[in-house]
Amino acid sequence: EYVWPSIYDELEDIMMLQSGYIRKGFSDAVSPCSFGTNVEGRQNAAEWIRTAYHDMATHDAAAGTGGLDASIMFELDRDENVGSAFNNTFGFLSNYYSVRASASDLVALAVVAATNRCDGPKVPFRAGRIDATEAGPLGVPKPEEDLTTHTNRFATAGFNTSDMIEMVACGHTLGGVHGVNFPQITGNSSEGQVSRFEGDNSTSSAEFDNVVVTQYLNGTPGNLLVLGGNDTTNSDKRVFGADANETMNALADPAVFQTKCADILERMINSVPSTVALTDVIEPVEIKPYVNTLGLNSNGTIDFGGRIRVRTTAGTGRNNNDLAVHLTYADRNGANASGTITSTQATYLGGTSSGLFREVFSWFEFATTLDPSTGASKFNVHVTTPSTGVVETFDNVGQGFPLVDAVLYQQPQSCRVAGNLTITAAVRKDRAEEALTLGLVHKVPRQGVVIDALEVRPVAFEKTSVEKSGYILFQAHSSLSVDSYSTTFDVTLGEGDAQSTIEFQRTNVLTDTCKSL
Ligand code: HEM
Repeated sequence: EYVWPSIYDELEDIMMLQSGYIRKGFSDAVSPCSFGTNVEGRQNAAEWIRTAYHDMATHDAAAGTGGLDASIMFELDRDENVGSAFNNTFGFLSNYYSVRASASDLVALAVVAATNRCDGPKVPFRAGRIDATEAGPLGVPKPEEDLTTHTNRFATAGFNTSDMIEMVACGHTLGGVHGVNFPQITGNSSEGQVSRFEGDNSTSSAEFDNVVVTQYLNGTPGNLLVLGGNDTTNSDKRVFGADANETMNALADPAVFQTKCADILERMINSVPSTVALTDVIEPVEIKPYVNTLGLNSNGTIDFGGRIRVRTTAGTGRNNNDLAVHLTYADRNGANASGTITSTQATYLGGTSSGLFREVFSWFEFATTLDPSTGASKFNVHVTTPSTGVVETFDNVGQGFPLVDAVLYQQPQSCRVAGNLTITAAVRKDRAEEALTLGLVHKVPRQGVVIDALEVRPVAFEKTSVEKSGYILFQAHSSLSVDSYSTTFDVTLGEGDAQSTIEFQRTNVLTDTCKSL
């Protein structure tokens, strides 16, 4: 069961906030399915799925090595990984990459998003993939290789003959063969030339459908890996026919195609090294709080503000036009505080966001002040349907949504002036002698690799002379290279069980002035 906060909240956001009031826009690059960032011949959705496959292809299931680990970003000088698709994919994904979203999880999510935006089946998404730090073994299938080589390669990765047929058919429903990459197959090496698997005059290649199957069974021209002029490179012909068409005949039923593709693509993205433990399937969170502000203000009280995201997808029984949200909270010692914190339904862009799989969410904004002498430790969220008076209470699996008030992040007192970062935190006096550390993530560029390495470098905070409302201000200073101007950090107070952490804060919201309190 979901408990807030989760280190996978960021990935859930990337999945669920595609458009509207708050948006991550991850699927922008695959909407519509044919979209190719206005580069002739390019189709981002196809590139994303091909990238995931090439990364996974060298998985060794028995040895527990390789698989979806983003090792492909180190393998782009190989002729088995020809084309700009991989760097284009990582170039886009790098916008979402962080300590909370590994490149390999993003590649997996890219398959889920591309399939969804191409009207394909829902591919369940699990998180937890760990990125490789170097290249893996060779062995991505090439079209000129024979069937035994391909069958063996898939078998090593844990896929039998019909799995192989399904995976290739499900991949080759999008995109095609590009002249710049395979002129020997298309017979035309010009920039932007593409021979789509499902035929050049059809919109089918921008739709997750089974035309690639029916056209193979009917002998309809289109796929140059089936009916290409040189039989040596007709790898789809050999693969599709590997079990005397038994699998392809089954895939000729559109519903079967969708079901089988959901299953085989899920298995493809879940082929990971044995050292990786994937999470449960990431499902949309019903009620998700976003605390944007919890810090001392100049009046000496604590500003507490943020948003509550309420799932209003069809079937939830919640109606965006008939909802109200308020919070109740407990003080530092766990005693219920009197009064409630009201919220206002957001209005910008309708106050709603939508995500993959037709998920819809309504947003409520709150901003209040708390008494620093009593503080806050947790809150509950109450969702009311005004027309009926029915109230649903969400208490985060019985424990309340936790708040940390022993250490407060003072964003207005933090700043970045060129490469000099200052982070200010307020520590409650009773804990002011404990260690306070800034865990700053540095982005370290790697030669020839689009995705930077991430290194957390701790910095000790220093006490300042400023005190207010029972808190003492501390500051941490660090230099940042240009690559790391937009990065993330944690602030950790104390050790062990008594540790209090403010997690995953972003530097990109900082101004160049550290205000005084
Ligand atoms: C025997 C195995 C396979 C071989 C030999 C093979 C071969 C190829 C070749 C030669 C291309 C043309 C690439 C280009 O010109 O840029 C291609 C494209 C593509 N492949 Fe495969 N493939 C195989 C399996 C798969 C699998 C399992 C998937 C995914 C599930 C997949 C997904 C794609 C996609 C989406 C494209 C289109 C890329 C684009 O239009 O940019 N392939 N494949």
